Parts: sequence; C-alpha cells; structure tokens
Amino acid sequence: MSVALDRIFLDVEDPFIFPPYHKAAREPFDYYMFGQNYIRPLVDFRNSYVGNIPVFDEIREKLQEGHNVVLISNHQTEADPAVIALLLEGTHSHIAENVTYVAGDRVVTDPLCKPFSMGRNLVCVYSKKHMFDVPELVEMKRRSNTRSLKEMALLLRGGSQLLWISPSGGRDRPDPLTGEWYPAPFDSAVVDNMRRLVEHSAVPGHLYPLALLCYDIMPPPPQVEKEIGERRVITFHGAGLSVGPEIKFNEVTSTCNDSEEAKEVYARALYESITAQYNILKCAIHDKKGLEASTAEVSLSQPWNYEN
Ligand SMILES: O=P(O)(O)OC[C@H](O)CO
Repeated sequence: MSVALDRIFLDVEDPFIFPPYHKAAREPFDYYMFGQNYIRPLVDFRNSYVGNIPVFDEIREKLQEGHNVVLISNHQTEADPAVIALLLEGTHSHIAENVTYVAGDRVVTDPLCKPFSMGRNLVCVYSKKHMFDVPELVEMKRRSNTRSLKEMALLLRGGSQLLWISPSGGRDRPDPLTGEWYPAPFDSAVVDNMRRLVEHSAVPGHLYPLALLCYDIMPPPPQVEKEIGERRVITFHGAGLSVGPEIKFNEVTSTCNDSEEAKEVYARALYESITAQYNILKCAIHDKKGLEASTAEVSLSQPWNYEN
C-alpha cells in the first residue's frame, strides 16, 4: 500500500501525461510488476479459473507468425488488465505482458488509477459514453480519438499486436431489478471499426471473444459517474477469464443482406459467445461448481500453484 501511495503522490507532484499510445513503463520503476503485486493478494486462486487454454495457445502462435489478434471483451473493473495478466502469467507470460488495452480517459486521468495504468500498454481514447460530459471538451476529445485511431492503425500495420477492447465503452453493472451482473451490451459500431482497422492493416488479423468475471475484486460504483474520484472497495475473491474460438466476420455474416445487418450480426455473435463463457465462469466461481462447470465449449483449468 505504501508503494501505491508513493507512486500516487509522485504523480500529483509531477503529473504524467499519457500520449495516445503509451508503452508500459518497466524501468527504472517497473509499473507493470507494481500493478501485478498490488492486485495478486486480492485474487483467490483456489476459486479462480481460466477457460480454453488451447485457444490462448493458438493466439500465441498467431502472434508468433506476425498476425494481429484483437480480444473483444466485456469490462468489469479497473483491475481487469492485472487480473488477465495474473491468470495467464504462469502459462502465457508473453500474452500477459504484451496486451495493449484500448483505455478510456478515466484510467489515464484518475490519480488513483494512473500509476497502475502506467504499467500497461495503452491506446488512449475518449469513450462515447463520456464524450458529452463536458460540452466544451467534445471537439478536443474527437481530435484526440482520431490521433489514437491513427496510432492503432500504425501498430496493426507492424503486425504481432495483441489488442484488448471492450465495445461496451465502460464497465458492466448489475441488472437493477435482479441484482445479477452480466456483460454490458456492445456498441456494434465499435466492433465494426475495430474489425475494419484490423482488415485494412495488410497483416492477417483475428478477433476472439474474451469473457472476464472479476467484479467482486473491485466493483465499479453502482451508477456510471461523470466525476473522477469514485470510492474504491476491494475484496479477496475468485476471478475468471475465458476465451472463445476466433469468430470470422465472413462466416458469421454470409447470409446477411447488407453491411448494416452484417455489423449487428457480427457484434451479436461476439457478445453471445462472451455471455455464454461468462455464465460458465459464474457457475464455476459463484455457484461453486469449480472445474465441473466445464462444458464442450469452455474447458476450465487452474494453471497455477495455489501458493501464488
Ligand atoms: O464507470 P464506467 O462504466 O464509465 O467505466 C469507466 C472506465 O471504463 C473504467 O475503467
């Protein structure tokens, strides 16, 4: 905790300004390991699961071949990048350390969040959800997003990039009536833009659906807040991560009549895969079914030592 406070105060004295593309700061201070070490004690590894390790193997191979991979994901907490890296560090350290997160402005401006964000590769964007929070800033945000898109296109052109993006534009929240958490709906335009960026990069690219269940560890405030400075509550809890097979645009949309329909159908296919995987993680973690929650589509495992 004292290291976190040191880093937060250091940034208050000399604020770090994130460029549109930020490469994880690993030295002289290793912000990546700092984030890992802070979140690690919050993860109950005995009750945590990874779904479909062979698909992560396939992703590693594609990256080694120079292909680009995009993980289309739900978004649960500010700790998502650390949870992903912690659950994969034993088996897929290259993936754990090399994801580039498409990150909203809150994670690069909130003083409590900034030191953790500095340890991740980020493409910084202004989320549509917060685009109109301050009317005078709308134009600046749009220009900045254009710059970030160009950075992303450049990255993809170089190949071997692993991007993570949540097309919901924010964190999942519980259903107000049932209190049940579920992956927030996707903005199909975000999925479509990402897919087209990948296709236009002249390097083979692949989109995979990724499900995350870790809201207990650091739940978001019940409502989406405009102001920076939300209250953080942390808990020791099991977490889950699962990836589904690649979803190919041409295969899923072959019977669509036009591009608008195809856009919706493709986003829905990704979202449905994520929701199905999420429900299996929920069954394993919350319903305490553990590895027995595995199905033909999602094979759960615990690729770590409990001593972690
Ligand atoms: O509270 P939200 O849903 O706007 O989420 C904001 C950011 O995505 C936090 O990572």
